Amino acid sequence: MSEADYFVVDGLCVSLGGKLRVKDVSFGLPRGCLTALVGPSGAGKTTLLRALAGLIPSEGRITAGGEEVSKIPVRQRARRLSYVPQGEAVHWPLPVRDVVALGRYPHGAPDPQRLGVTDADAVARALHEVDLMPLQDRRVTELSGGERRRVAIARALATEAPILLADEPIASLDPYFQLAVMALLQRQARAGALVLVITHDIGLAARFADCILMLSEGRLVACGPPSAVLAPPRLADVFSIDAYRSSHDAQPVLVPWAMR
Ligand SMILES: Nc1ncnc2c1ncn2[C@@H]1O[C@H](COP(=O)(O)OP(=O)(O)OP(=O)(O)O)[C@@H](O)[C@H]1O
Repeated sequence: MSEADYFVVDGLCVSLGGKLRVKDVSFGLPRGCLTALVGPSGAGKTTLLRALAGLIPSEGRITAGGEEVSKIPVRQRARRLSYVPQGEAVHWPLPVRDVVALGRYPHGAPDPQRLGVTDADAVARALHEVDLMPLQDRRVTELSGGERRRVAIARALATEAPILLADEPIASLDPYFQLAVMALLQRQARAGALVLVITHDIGLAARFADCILMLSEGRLVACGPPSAVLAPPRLADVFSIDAYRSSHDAQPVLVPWAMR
C-alpha cells in the first residue's frame, strides 16, 4: 500500500453460511486506476465486492479517502461508491431512463420524472456512454439481457461516484459492447475514478486493466500489473490453464488455450 491509495482494505474477512469465504484480504488502490478482480468460480469475488460495497457484514477495515466506509452516512456513502450488481434481474417495468435516473437518488433526486438540470445531464451522459439513448423510453423488462446489463452500468455511471464497483459488467455483452464497456471503464479511470471490476475474461483484463487482484479460495494471491499477475505459473496454479500469449498494436494478447 502507498500514500497514493484512495481505497484501502485491511484484513477483510467475510463469513457466509457459517464458513469464511473471504480470508484476511488487504490491498490499496489509487484513483485513476482500472483494476480487474479475477479468480476461479467460487473464489469469493462477488462476496468480496459486496463487502466492499457495504452490502454484507465483514470484519476488518475499509477506508475511502481516509474515512472508514462503514462510518460514512448511507446517502453520502452512496455518492462515493457506486455498484453494478451481478445479473440482469429487473422486476419493475420502468422506462430505461427512469432506472438510470435512480443513480441520482443519492444526490437528492428521488423522482426520475422531475430531475434538475445537473441530474438530467448526468443521466443523459450515462445513457450516451453505453449507447442507450435510442432505448431510453423502452421498459427495462422488455430489453435483452445484454441491454439490461448496459442499463445497470449506466445507472451506476449516473451517480458519478469516485469509486465504481462492477460485478461482471461484460458477462452477457456481445464482443462489440464488451470492448466498448471495458474502454468506457478505462476512460472513467483515466478521468480520475477508481474502478474495480470482476471479470472472467482474463484476455480483456490483461489488455485494459492497470492492476489485477487475483483471488483463490477466498485469499488474495496476487496484486499488481497484468503482466506479473497473469504470468504462466499463476494461471497454471490458480486456474489450471495454459494461455496463448502474443501482442497486437503494442498491447498484450492473452487467450485461455488449454486445460492442465
Ligand atoms: N449467501 C450465501 N450463503 C452461503 N454461502 C455462500 C453465499 N453466497 C456465496 N456463498 C459461497 O461463497 C463462496 C464464494 O462465492 P462468490 O459468489 O463470492 O464466488 P465468485 O468468485 O464470485 O464466483 P463466480 O465467479 O462463480 O461468480 C462460494 O463457495 C459460494 O457457494
